Amino acid sequence: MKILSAKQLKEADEITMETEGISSTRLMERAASLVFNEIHERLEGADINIKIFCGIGNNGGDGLVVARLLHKYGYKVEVYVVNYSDKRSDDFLVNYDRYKKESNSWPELVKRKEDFPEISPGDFVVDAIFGIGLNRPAEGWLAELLRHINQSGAFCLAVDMPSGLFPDKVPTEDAAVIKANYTLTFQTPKIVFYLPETMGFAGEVQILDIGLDRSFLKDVKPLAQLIGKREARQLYKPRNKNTHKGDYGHCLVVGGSFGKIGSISLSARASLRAGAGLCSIFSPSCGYTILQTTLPEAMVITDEDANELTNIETDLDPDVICFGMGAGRSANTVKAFKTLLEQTKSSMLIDADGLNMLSENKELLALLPKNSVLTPHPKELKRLIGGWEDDFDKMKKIETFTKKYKVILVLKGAHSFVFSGKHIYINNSGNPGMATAGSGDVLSGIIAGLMSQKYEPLVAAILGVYLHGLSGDICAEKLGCEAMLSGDISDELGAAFLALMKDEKRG
Ligand SMILES: NC(=O)C1=CN([C@@H]2O[C@H](COP(=O)(O)OP(=O)(O)OC[C@H]3O[C@@H](n4cnc5c(N)ncnc54)[C@H](O)[C@@H]3O)[C@@H](O)[C@H]2O)[C@@H](O)CC1
Ligand SMILES: Nc1ncnc2c1ncn2[C@@H]1O[C@H](COP(=O)(O)OP(=O)(O)O)[C@@H](O)[C@H]1O
Ligand SMILES: [K+]
Repeated sequence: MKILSAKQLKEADEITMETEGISSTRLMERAASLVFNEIHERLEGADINIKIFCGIGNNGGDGLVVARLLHKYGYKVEVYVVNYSDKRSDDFLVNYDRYKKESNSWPELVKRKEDFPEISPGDFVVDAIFGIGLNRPAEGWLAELLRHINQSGAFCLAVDMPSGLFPDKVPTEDAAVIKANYTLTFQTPKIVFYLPETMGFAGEVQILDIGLDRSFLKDVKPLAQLIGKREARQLYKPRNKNTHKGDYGHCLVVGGSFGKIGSISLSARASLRAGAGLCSIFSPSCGYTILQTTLPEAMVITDEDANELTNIETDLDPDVICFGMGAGRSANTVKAFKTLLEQTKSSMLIDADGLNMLSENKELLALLPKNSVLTPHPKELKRLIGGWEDDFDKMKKIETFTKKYKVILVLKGAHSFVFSGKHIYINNSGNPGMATAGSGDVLSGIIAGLMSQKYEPLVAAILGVYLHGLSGDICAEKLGCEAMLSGDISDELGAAFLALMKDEKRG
């Protein structure tokens, strides 16, 4: 699903009104009615106090439509107009009058601190103060109101965006921003819902299709793509019957050092679970017995050194080399890595210490085969590209880096981002149970396993990240977040492939 900027969304609104010949008031009614439906479906007429805070722009207009409909269905609604300026939008005014007329009541005006209502933890708050129109931080009593709502402990549902959160900028640390439990957002998700610095404000996000112009949405170049099941499924290539293991490629996993052989075992196992036809592992010789015992499906070749990689020589011709997990970064290993980079004809995936060696020996970056996949977590990224001001600056710097070295970069996190140099893909599967030792090793194995099956490196990265998260979600359902191990994530890959292709039950 495309993620658009506020500007593009406003353009989509305009084009929709023009092509459908509908007014902005009608469009607002359509959008806000969907918000009402979602609330009504969940509350089922519950006898609770609903407090709706409406700004004086179109987000406030949405809030007034929701208020009117809730009132009509017999809910206990109190409406507060947050009067931060006199410039009320036309559609706000239309809906302000309709609310007053149909409910036979006047919303309360909030103009200063003394006007703040008491909010109990049992209340249900609807935040319709600011949407995508926020263009400066909330200040003075307005900022205090946002904090007052946050401190109430009440459940807070944000309409379109949590108020105080910019659609395209990170707020300063002391800025007042609504911390919503749930956000119902219009048409497309906003990028700030997925960035580490801002994702905490939106809570759970649900996207409402308000029917904006299809052809505009199809043609517009997005800020990023959100990868869910529908998108991932389109990338999957089913197998032909008339094939053999050679058709699914040979994955060579290279890494490990004394005490860290488990990491390559995890990656190798994941590459086979992801479908690699063959898997070989190259490790220091201390890994031999461990690997042959823990993973009989893989072939093992060892370095002449017992404890670290010193000379990565094989007569294999693998389709992909998955390099770096547990490798350490001794001078000998750096030398061996350099020679491997100079000589290899295979595609490469670089993870963990492989990335750290690149950071400490920047001249190696120029040796990376084109379209190599790099899979840093944020600390490894910092070593690789240097620091950044905020998440937007970080994305720009990654874009420059991927273009310069012609690589694909997977930035791991609660939502992992895949950067191709041209586009950004944001993963929407996974859960905090995946924050467990070795989870990244499993990811590198999955992506390499897909690359060995001749998925394009970019496709392998996007699909691999999605499947890794989906396996994690299946694990979390069975074991809970605390108990799951990274090996469990690997072992649920089969269930993840099956779930990927299974249709959801309708209704
Ligand atoms: N046809 C449309 O344009 C539709 C718009 N919709 C709603 O409209 C919203 C956008 O509405 P608006 O563009 O009116 O913007 P908002 O309602 O988000 O904000 C209202 C106005 O407040 C002012 N403002 C911004 N930051 C401020 C601050 N810190 N302190 C004081 N004033 C500030 C700005 O001038 C801004 O235009 C969307 O988020 C969505 O909820 C929906 O009804 C769908 C259709
Ligand atoms: N809260 C979370 N939600 C979803 N995925 C997560 C979360 N925390 C971690 N992950 C995923 O788990 C993996 C952790 O990788 P990494 O930090 O390299 O772990 P390790 O070094 O232990 O292998 C990444 O793929 C990351 O996206
Ligand atoms: K809002």
